[in-house]
Amino acid sequence: MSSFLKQLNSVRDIRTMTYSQLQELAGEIRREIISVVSRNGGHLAPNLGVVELTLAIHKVFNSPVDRIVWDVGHQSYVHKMITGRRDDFRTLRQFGGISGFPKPAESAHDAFGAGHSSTSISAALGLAAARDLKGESNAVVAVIGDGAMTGGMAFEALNHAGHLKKNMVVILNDNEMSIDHNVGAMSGYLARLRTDPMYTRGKEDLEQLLRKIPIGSALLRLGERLKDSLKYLVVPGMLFEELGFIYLGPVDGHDIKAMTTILQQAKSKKGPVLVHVLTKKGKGYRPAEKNPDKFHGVGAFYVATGEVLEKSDTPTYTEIFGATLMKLAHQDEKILAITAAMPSGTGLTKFSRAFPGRFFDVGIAEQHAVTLAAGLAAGGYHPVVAIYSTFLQRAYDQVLHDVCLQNLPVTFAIDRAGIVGNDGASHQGIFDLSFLRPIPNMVIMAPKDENELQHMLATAVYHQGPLALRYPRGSGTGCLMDKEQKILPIGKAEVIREGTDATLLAIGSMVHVAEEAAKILAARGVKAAVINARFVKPLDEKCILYYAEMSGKLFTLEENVLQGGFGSAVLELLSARGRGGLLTHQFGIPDTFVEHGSPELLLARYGLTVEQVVRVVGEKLAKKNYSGKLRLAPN
Ligand SMILES: Cc1ncc(C[n+]2csc(CCOP(=O)(O)OP(=O)(O)O)c2C)c(N)n1
Ligand SMILES: CC(=O)[C@@H](O)[C@H](O)COP(=O)(O)O
Ligand SMILES: [Mg+2]
Repeated sequence: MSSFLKQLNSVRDIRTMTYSQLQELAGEIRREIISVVSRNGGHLAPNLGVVELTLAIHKVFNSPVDRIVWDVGHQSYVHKMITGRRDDFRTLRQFGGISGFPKPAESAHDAFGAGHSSTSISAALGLAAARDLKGESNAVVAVIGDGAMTGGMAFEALNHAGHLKKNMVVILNDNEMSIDHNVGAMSGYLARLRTDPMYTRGKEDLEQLLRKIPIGSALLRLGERLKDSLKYLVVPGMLFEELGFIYLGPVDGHDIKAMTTILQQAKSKKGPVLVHVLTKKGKGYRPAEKNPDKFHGVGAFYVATGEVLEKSDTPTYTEIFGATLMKLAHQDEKILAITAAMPSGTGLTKFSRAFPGRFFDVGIAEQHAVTLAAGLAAGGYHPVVAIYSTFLQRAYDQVLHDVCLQNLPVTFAIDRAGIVGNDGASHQGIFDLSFLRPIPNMVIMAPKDENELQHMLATAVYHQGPLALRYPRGSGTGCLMDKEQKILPIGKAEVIREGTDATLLAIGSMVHVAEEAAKILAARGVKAAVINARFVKPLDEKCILYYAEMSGKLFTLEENVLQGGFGSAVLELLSARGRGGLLTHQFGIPDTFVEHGSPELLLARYGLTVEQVVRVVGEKLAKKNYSGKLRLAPN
């Protein structure tokens, strides 16, 4: 580690450093971030873009007394390094190491936890209101990106903050990028603020100019209105000003001195202030500057070339989803695709190019995405909302009230379902089965492999109601792919292996685990049936009851929390049919937030590996005095 960074004992040191020292420190921080992220993976480009901004913030504001709230929090690495986590930084995103997102439990400098987008202004306003209630005087700062600013919550919070008039500073980090290119009218407005000289003239100059416009008494009202109109034309940041914010900027986000000056100004103002900062995503690392989307979040890579280290030849579930949707869309023009700011993450980039008129990127606006889909469905189309499991949480009422209550044909292609790994607690997709299952009209399915995914997607887009299809992050199983997609019967499970000693009833990614476990059990003389449930809702009741009763021992396996999930659904079924006395065991995630770490490690931690399933099944079957076995004929 080089010198300034090494000597940094406390964040207070930032305040005494000269601008040229800070500039050198910025270079050292960049090198350290590139080095650690090249090994551990992480959000490289967002962090390289905010090095100088973060130093300027900590030069002006006195954290942790002053409260700094990072939106999404994927750009908080510099903040972490200079607020006491420099030496732990090499453990970034590793199990037991520091998180890739702000975590109050990790440091008092992390004023508010995050991971999901567009929460910072609400949280900062809450902190500001709490401060005032307590009669304290610290500053509160929200740092929000131009992508996060497209989220509805950000607008709700601006609206409320402009009304409450609390002292707070919102720093808008505008790099013209979300993960992919930023979209929407707000993005267009920011572009005009950046580039149109009329917008960027000194605000004081303009107000002086306006004051000089003579207004005779007869023309007073007209004159005032004319002034207002002129103000709209020429005052920078008028939109924010109208919402009750003082707008400052735009300022070069790589010029520490310029930012320090403007942040000091912002700090001294009364009421809410918005500082518009212009940064370059990926700044200082050529591959990331060239491809900020690829280096937004990246796995381990070669620093010299930017080439990603671990490349799998097996296509990902995401890729299979994207390719299949393209095929289906060629056959049926009613099929549309929607993403909330994740076209590449959800595999829709090719679709967006092939069918630009049938593709909607709504920005980071999951609620709007779902209700937009409901509207399109009501208008006669079949929209596919491609969304990460964790982000669908944002749109719960829209799924319930706008889609399911009206029984509209919308497919939810739920990517990143299950454990996602190093992004950690905010991003694990382990709740969707539980939160979707209680909603009437919803069909829920999960494929055992990528071949089944293509059939399920075909099934989904021809289903005349809401349907959720969940699949995991990363590579598929490498199975053979059928040439044509088949329509699967709704609510029908697949019997993969017969066996009378126990039944392993699995869903999605856990089917493969059940199959492997059954092979090992067979070698030990235990004959376990393996059922691929395919559907969480509706369950294949006949099949489940038959196999459960035949073996008398039913094991469910799912990559979801146990509370309210697949296993719960099966237990409800057994109880409703008076079969509550069978031996049952549920494999799944316990009632906890799953921290960051590699998926393999986390699955093992929660007992979801082949070996652990074999062990637990063996132990349960070895239990003496168990007499739950009943034999019924299938009907
Ligand atoms: C609710 C929600 N939806 C989607 C995401 C995924 N996501 C993370 S960062 C990001 C882009 C954020 O863009 P911006 O705020 O401009 O930050 P930048 O990366 O450009 O610094 C997106 C879409 C998320 N974290 N939360
Ligand atoms: C910060 C954020 O929410 C995204 O960048 C997320 O980390 C992407 O995850 P994937 O790597 O699974 O696409
Ligand atoms: Mg951005």
